[in-house]
Amino acid sequence: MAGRRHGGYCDNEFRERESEFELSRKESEYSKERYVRLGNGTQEYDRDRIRVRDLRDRVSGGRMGQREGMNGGNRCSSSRSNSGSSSGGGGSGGAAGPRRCGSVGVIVDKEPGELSSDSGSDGAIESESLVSKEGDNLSKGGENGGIKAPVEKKRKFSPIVWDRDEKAVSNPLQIGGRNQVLASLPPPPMPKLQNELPDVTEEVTVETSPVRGADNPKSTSSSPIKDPISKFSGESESPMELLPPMSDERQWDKGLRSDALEDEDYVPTRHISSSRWAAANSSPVDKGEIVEDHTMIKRRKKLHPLDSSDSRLRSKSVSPEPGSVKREGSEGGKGRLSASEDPGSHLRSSSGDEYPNNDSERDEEMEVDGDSDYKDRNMGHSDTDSEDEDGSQGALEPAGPPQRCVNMLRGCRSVDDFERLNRIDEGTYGVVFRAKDSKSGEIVALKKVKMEREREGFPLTALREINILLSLHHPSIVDVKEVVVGSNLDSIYMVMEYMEHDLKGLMESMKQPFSQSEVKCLMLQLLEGTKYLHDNWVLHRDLKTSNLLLNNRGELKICDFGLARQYGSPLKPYTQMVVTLWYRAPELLLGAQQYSTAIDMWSLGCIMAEMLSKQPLFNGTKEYDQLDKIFRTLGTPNETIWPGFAKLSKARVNFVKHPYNLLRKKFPATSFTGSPVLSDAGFDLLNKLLTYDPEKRISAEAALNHEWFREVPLPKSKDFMPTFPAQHAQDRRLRRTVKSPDPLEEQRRKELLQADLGTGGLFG
Ligand SMILES: Nc1ncnc2c1ncn2[C@@H]1O[C@H](COP(=O)(O)OP(=O)(O)OP(=O)(O)O)[C@@H](O)[C@H]1O
Repeated sequence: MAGRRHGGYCDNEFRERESEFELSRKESEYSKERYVRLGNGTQEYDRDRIRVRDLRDRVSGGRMGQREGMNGGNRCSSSRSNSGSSSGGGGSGGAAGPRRCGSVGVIVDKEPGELSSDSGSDGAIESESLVSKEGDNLSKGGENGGIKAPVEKKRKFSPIVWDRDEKAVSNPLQIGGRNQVLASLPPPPMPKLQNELPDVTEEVTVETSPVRGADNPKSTSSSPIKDPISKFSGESESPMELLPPMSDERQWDKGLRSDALEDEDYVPTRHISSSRWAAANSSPVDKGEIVEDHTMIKRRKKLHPLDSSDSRLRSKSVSPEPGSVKREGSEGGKGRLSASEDPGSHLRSSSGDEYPNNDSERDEEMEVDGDSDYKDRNMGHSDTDSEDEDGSQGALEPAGPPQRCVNMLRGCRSVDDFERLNRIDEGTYGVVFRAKDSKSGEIVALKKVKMEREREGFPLTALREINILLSLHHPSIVDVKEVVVGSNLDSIYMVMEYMEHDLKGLMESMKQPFSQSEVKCLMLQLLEGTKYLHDNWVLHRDLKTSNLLLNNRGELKICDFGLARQYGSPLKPYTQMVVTLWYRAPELLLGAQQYSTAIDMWSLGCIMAEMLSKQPLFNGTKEYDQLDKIFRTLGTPNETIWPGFAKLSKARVNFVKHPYNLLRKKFPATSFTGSPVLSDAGFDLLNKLLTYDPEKRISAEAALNHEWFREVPLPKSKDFMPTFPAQHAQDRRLRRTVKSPDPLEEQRRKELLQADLGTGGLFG
């Protein structure tokens, strides 16, 4: 039964995957209207389902391949500007950069609580002068001279540029001018999807797939983000292949197809799912993007008829020898999925060969972002396509059993292989347990995906998180080792490295705040992780202290990617309902729908301040209160310091004018009152992180190069970071609720629900 359901699901998914190439703006717009019109949960579910498929594409697409070179775009220009100002202590630096940095060299930071001998000229109170400095920081044309206008700052090579641009193009063969643009872009790697497409006429193996690349995130020839699929055995062990079938598949499918048929004549061109697979080693003009594009479309055309009966074909096209099918980028996970490891016999027995042709469909099933693209891509498939190419279908020989599906299941362990020790915490989307791997004895964290809204299908947030975390590999990003399933295939668990603490809980239990050198150590790691995300076009969108994990080796890791998404340039409207209120950037609070990495940087500013003081910097209870708290501390922004501020939808409110920036009062250079002290350089960094204008806000890269990290006290080595009693025996949620109830939790839940269900949705 499960197998049948699964199989049916896969059929649909495969069709949807094919339809991905049939995207159109029309569809997207139609879809939006449709959801607005219908505005009910079912339709939202449909959209989520669509997103899921896009999510899959984009994440599993080894998106990082060509990005390194791209990061010199807007953020980098901004970064350079900021960096130059801060590290150089001159130039047109950021907030009071030139002046303050000039004295940085003689500043000797004191640990919190200690008196500083270098009272310096900043003094403890600098209300007006600080305002002036802030004003300098925010309004000086010179210091932001390197920052281009918003449009110009967009990364030119974002895959999503293609995504957007091509939507306006109705025929890939007539894109004309776009060729020139695309010719300057890194060539799109063959989507992994292509490797699976049952096109017997074309080579399906792409040797240069960035997914196969090394771990070096800098390398344009190898994606820093490994193929999530590679975590699983065989050629198609996508984590998402483990997903239980959606309950209302038919309804969803039906709706999409009817939409798709309306845009049948539209032939999409390149979009992110294809472009990000560009062969990383190829030059931008190499191979020709358009040729690639056409080829892909051609393939899709051929493949469509296979939608409904593709298991044979897929097996054949991917590998003529069932069982020996090897998929690009899959080797990495082989060890994990070796037969000896296969504890999933119960899964096989319940499914086995009854899981046909689902792997490649599911490969396409998830996208981190895409918004309308989700709809486009998935609506694009049509039954018509399936019907018009019987010939090709017939030309393909029946293949063997759907090995990949079987492999996938073999590779997926059961949660029964873990001994549950205790519950650690429960978040909005998951319950986290401490557990022990019965085989290896390793202590891990198991995050069980909440299926409370199971009727709506597998939670989108979980799909995002699984895909992104399986794709990301960085010391400052929590490592997801594998995905395991419950015995009945009705629950999914992420197996993560276990971290003894989260920053929020830890700080609550600490009597003294972290010292400056400890904060530097933690901030460096946080910035490294954030830079890695941004370099890889991922916005975390929920950076906060409870999403920063610490272990007793002094390591900090970012977790909870449920709200994370890919972003591109030019930016698309996204929901503002992201980022927990206390850490939410002013542009979000003021209604900006287009935002970028700067929102994460603001969160980092709030986190840095919180680490120094052990208190949240802006602990508003509602959006307005949050803004008020920010304005009281940093001064009320205006068009001078933040061009475009007045145009933000929620900026029309007559906010009380707070003329002064009082941040320095909270973090003086010296203190006799126990306030956390911060050197000029440290304050400069904090000020730059908390810069109102997102265009001027410092980037992760620039922040990493900031002077503060080079002055004494130097960042503490991880090895010398203090250890804390393990909290694993405690339920962090319980502890937190008792000690520090989070007044935002309920609000956040509502917001997220609203965002999930709203027309804009999480993806705007
Ligand atoms: N790998 C891990 N090791 C130890 N504890 C973890 C791990 N991952 C998560 N936790 C704990 O579980 C909590 C909730 O995890 P997470 O934030 O991923 O869940 P969530 O449902 O997405 O939460 P949120 O409500 O913030 O969205 C974290 O704050 C942390 O305390």
